[in-house]
Amino acid sequence: MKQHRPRRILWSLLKPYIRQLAWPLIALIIIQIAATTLSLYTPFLTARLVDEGIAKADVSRIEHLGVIMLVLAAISLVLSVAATILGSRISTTVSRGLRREVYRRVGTFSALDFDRFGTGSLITRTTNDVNQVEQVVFIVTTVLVTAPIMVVGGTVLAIRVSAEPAPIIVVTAVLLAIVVVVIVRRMIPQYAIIQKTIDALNRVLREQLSGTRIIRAFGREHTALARFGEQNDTLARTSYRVGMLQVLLMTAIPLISNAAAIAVLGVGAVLVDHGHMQVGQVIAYITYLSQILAGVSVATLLISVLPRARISAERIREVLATVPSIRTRRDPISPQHDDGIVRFLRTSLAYPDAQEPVLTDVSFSCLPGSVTGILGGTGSGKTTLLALAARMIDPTDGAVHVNGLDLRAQNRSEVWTQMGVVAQRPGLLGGTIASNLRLGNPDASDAQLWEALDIACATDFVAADPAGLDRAVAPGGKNLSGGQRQRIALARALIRRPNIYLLDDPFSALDPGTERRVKNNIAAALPNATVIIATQRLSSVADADTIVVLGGGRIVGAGDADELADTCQEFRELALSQSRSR
Ligand SMILES: Nc1ncnc2c1ncn2[C@@H]1O[C@H](COP(=O)(O)OP(=O)(O)OP(=O)(O)O)[C@@H](O)[C@H]1O
Repeated sequence: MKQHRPRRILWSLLKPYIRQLAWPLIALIIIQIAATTLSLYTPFLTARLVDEGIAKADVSRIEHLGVIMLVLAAISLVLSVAATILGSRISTTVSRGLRREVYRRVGTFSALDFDRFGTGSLITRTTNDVNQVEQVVFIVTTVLVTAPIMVVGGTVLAIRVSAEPAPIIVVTAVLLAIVVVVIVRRMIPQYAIIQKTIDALNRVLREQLSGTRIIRAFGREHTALARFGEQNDTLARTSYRVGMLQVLLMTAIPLISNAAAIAVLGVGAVLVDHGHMQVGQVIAYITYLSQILAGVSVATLLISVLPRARISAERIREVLATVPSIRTRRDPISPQHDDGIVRFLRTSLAYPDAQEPVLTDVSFSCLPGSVTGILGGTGSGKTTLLALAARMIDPTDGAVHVNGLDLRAQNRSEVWTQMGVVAQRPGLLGGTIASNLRLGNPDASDAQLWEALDIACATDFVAADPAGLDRAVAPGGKNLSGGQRQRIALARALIRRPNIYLLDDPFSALDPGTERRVKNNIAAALPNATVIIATQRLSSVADADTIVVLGGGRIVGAGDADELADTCQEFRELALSQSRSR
């Protein structure tokens, strides 16, 4: 996306929708022109009603003009309703489109891109910021044509009635414009604070809702409340400040308008006295004045919401302009074969803004028909290594090859179809056991689901529930135990029967007996697969064909458990500390 100056960002965001909504927009403009012309014609009729009907006690004239005014008022009402409906349709179409664009773009983000914005901010941008833009589109579409016609047409018609009080109109309009600009300029910085505070509030709220149990367990409700309260207070304070400025605006506008009406009445009275104007014309003049000032007022309303929408547009554009840090090449290459070999070639990774690389110069291969254990203390880079193998992140140096080809050259979606992944946090979605398992393969039959559950030793607890595969799963799998969640995640990875398995601490919540049974099942069911298990528990990978030991971001040992016991100091220390703690 091109770089735009802040003022043009809103326009650049909306431009694509103008072509899409050309017809509703044209219809809206025509309706608005018709409605405004009618409303400008009404004071003219009022003047005639007073001067030709009431002043001369001509009842038939009063009736005649009264009926015309009634019909025009009815038509004007219908047109206004139609304009509002069209304006709503246009603004909601735009907001729906923007939400979809943001959602799609976020869907292409890598883990690092997510970290850059934070979930709370992405939610605010997709909802609140889009709403601000929707609001401004609604106001623009409903006043864009009306306001200038009312101001210009009203002024011309008023001058036609009498030129003498015209300076009052000019002075009032200029005064109004100055007051509005001064007040709105003070609002703009407050709007930026409001959007940022909503982000922060969302973040704090999400963190605290998902961590309620921990917060309670550690008796930290007060700290949590204080953090929430701080953001909540800032939001309330800033909104109050904006509210006060709005009150000032809403008071200043009628005050200036009424002062102008009184001035017109005064001048009008003198002119009527001297026979330069008729009473009806003074009434018409005041009506024109109120229409002109209404035009100025709606324009000011637009001016007061525009800055906030601009800030929101900039926040939406930031998301849309983010180039995902991981992308599939335009001309991805498919590997010649799918041997399932995963090879790290002098792979290094440093997270953005980190002082030290997490992994440095890591080289090893994981072969089909074998289990590779990645063993290391907490924070040693095991999860990062698996993320590299699944191309959730790209190495900062070196490469990762899968099926004999650099992952960066391949189509990511194609690579993923060949991988079964179990993340450290199993990540179950709200739905049922079956719907979670079918994420792995939407076409899997019930028999295939049970087969996968069998391998993951999950059949017992799923079958124990009368609903079986249709047992409800709460978002995050909150209604399941940690071990149950892990086994469902494992079964989900098995459903598609890929040839590469990336398992991040997949047995951490299982008792040793169940862990052994699951491992035996995997070995029997997947004799030709490439299985990589990252863990800090030696028992989980003690029987692996190869164990790669990580320490300080480098490989400090590789081999089977017996070889490592002889050659690797870190391995011996790990084994010793874990045998002691048992
Ligand atoms: N998204 C990230 N941004 C910045 N630093 C990160 C990110 N993810 C991980 N790290 C850092 O990288 C290091 C390795 O993390 P990683 O999760 O790979 O370790 P691990 O060996 O899997 O640890 P554990 O066994 O505790 O899960 C840690 O110091 C962590 O703070």
